[in-house]
Amino acid sequence: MLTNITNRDKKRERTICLYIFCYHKRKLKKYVNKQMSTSTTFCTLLQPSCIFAKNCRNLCYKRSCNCYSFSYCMMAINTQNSTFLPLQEKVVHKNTTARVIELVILSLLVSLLIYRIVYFNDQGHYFPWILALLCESMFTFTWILVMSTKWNQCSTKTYPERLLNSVNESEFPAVDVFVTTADAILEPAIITMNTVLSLLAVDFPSNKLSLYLSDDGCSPLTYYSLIETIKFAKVWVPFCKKYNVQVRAPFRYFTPESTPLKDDSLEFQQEWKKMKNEYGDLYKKIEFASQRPIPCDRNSDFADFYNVHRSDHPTIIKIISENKEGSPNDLPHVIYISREKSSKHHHHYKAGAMNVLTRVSGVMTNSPLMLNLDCDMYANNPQVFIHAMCMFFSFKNEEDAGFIQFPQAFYNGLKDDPFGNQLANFYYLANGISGIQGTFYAGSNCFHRRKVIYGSYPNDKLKTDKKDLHKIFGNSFELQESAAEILSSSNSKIESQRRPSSFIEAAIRVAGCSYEYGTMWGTQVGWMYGSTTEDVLTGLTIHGRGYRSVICTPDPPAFLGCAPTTYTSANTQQKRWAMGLLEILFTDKSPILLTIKGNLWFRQSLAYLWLSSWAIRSFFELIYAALLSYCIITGSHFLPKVNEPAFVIPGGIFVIYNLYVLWEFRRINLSFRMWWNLQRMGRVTAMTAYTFAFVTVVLKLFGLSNIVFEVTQKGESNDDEDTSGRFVYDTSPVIVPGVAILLVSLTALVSGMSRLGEVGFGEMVCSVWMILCFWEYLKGIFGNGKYRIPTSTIWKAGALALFFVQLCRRWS
Ligand SMILES: O=c1ccn([C@@H]2O[C@H](COP(=O)(O)OP(=O)(O)O[C@H]3O[C@H](CO)[C@@H](O)[C@H](O)[C@H]3O)[C@@H](O)[C@H]2O)c(=O)[nH]1
Ligand SMILES: [Mn+2]
Repeated sequence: MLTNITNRDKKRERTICLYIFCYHKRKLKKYVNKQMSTSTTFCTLLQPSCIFAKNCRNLCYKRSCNCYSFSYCMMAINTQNSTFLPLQEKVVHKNTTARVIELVILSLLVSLLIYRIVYFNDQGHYFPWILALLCESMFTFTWILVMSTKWNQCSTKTYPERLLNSVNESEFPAVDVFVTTADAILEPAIITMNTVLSLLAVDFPSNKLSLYLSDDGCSPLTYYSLIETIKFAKVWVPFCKKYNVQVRAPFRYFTPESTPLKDDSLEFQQEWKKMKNEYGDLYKKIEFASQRPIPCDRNSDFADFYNVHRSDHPTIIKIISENKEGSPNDLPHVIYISREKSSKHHHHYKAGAMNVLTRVSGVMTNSPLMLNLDCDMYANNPQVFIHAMCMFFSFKNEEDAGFIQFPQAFYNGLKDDPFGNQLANFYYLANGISGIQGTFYAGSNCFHRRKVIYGSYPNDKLKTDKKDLHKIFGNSFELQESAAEILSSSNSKIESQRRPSSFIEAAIRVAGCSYEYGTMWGTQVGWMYGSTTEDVLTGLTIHGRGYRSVICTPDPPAFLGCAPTTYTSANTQQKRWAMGLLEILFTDKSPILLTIKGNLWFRQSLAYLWLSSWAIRSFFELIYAALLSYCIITGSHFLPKVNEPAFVIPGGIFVIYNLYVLWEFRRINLSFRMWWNLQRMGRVTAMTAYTFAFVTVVLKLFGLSNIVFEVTQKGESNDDEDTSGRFVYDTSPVIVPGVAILLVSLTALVSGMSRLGEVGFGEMVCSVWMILCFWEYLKGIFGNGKYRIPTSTIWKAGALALFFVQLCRRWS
């Protein structure tokens, strides 16, 4: 790419690196401004041999300083020569105000702990005092984790328009794209098919693209829909490319209101109408097929689906489309896979599906890069592959970009996020972790290097003996061969010239449900088993080997998916996440172990610790909330009284923290309403879904419970318009603790009202705040029809609440 580097350049580059190495930040800036062209643009110069470069990189990482953009042995150049322009840049965000406020909050939290210890003997309520100390220690610890994670804010910017100036399209590495679906009802086929269409139509040479659809539902409907979709894709993809359509998922492109613009050419208008009709036909076909069982006659194409049960059937692999000539203008390879399932073998949910996809594609196309997507995550930006290539080509050192993650964003987000599940508040955490070892793997929208997924360590050339490959990858000869190829060669060299159809038998073998026995799939290679958030666990393992990761945030957003739109499905998802994240702490890949034994950075480990402790923290939140009511009911107290000077400590934390979060929200243009919703749902979810997750994981550790991956509903719920964003409840026990704590708080408040002189002011205020947070539940208790919390739930919660109140009375 950077061919015309002269010796003088090289020398200069060394000088700079030496300079960075010796003098660091401020002086360097001066030097750059003085010596280099005024347009101080830097390019990533690839001189791995340069020892100064290496040292300087390490230094920059350690300090996470502003000279971050020099991390790759940088060199200042003139903007005129675009060959030398960087393909991506790290942008460091200034963060001083936030840091100051965070430190203030931290010092208040620490003061509170000190207050508890110093005044321990001077008050008469030892029991609440100790509990409070415990909870507050936990909150302080959490705050330290959050602060450490958010401390260095940065993001990256990619320049796709520069890519083709420095890299020839023929040098692009091939990419295997994986889409997973598991249930044709919860995940309507039309949504999955739109994801497929958007991917087939991206701006990328199609002979370097292969698409694999994994169907854990073993549904003939999905297979049928895929066949029909590929027929449509033959006209849709050329249309998108010819007119440079921006949104290439037809269901988002053809909204009922959309029409071509008047000043579009006549030809375009005609083709547009034709395309809209064709998509309409496809939609109707799939809709029609979904309403009745698909006949799977023994001698039809659907024979493989004859009499299958989704959890007990042989492997089905079908090649729907094959680009035989390897032409960049044909459709990519499209392959349908439904892996073997049997009740005797654990299938490991999505992680299992991903490993089958990895192996099947390893045998069939063996592309060095893999992109994986949930079935609802369509490519919203047709240039996403180009953005990914910018990252790929600018990080020549694999260690620096173990995987390339695009953020999870949603197209159907309800206004102001009433259920608090759209992850908008992750903005600062995501930017913070980018400033450490790199973003978490989020399960979808991520480009992985096959080599890294195969368990390689940074910079290690194939150390494994070829004879040992079967112990790692299993006894498929084809897979061993292809894995050896990946592990030994440099990434972009591998060209996918294979024809999938010649490897069907080998592929069926590696998709079998007993294939993994005695191999390292799920423990050392592939997607990791042992947690329902296999994504975070897998990313953690990669970071643990010393890789960094990068986040790429193009505009418009790269991929968009469905966020749950009902309260119950949002709850299911939150519960599954909290469970899976907590499970991670109890695996042999827990962040603490990986820092001690592996190469996980210390602060990265703190970030993982924050993430995996959601459920534990919720337990402490629940205790704290119960403590409030306990104190009011029994007339004791654990917060300082208003007339005590120490009152400013909790008061200060409460006010400053809430204002701080509100300020953060306003800075990224989120509404006041959104802030309130997220802060209130933070409390509600902690005391419902997360508490439930905590209990489930504890039970699992004692072998008393099983954890399953419950798939979330995609697409619009069937309900009518006016339920949108409103709380509709089912009989699931998840919300029982939430309702119980609300009832307890109400009881406490009422009993406190009658004895205002006796009870603490702080406790009363907090109780009122709690009730405001649970306002929706309060409406649910008195609501009507589907907006009412089921009576059985209220009874259960009532019994719990009564029990608690009686306990309080007895202990007081
Ligand atoms: O047995 C299974 C279960 C699920 N899936 C697929 O897994 C994906 C994610 O499932 P979903 O119900 O959408 O879960 P979410 O909570 O929305 O997913 C987020 O959280 C998951 C667990 O952390 C990650 O795997 C996902 O990538 C991430 O988007 C979907 O494509 C499913 O089809 C399977 O293939 N097989
Ligand atoms: Mn999802």
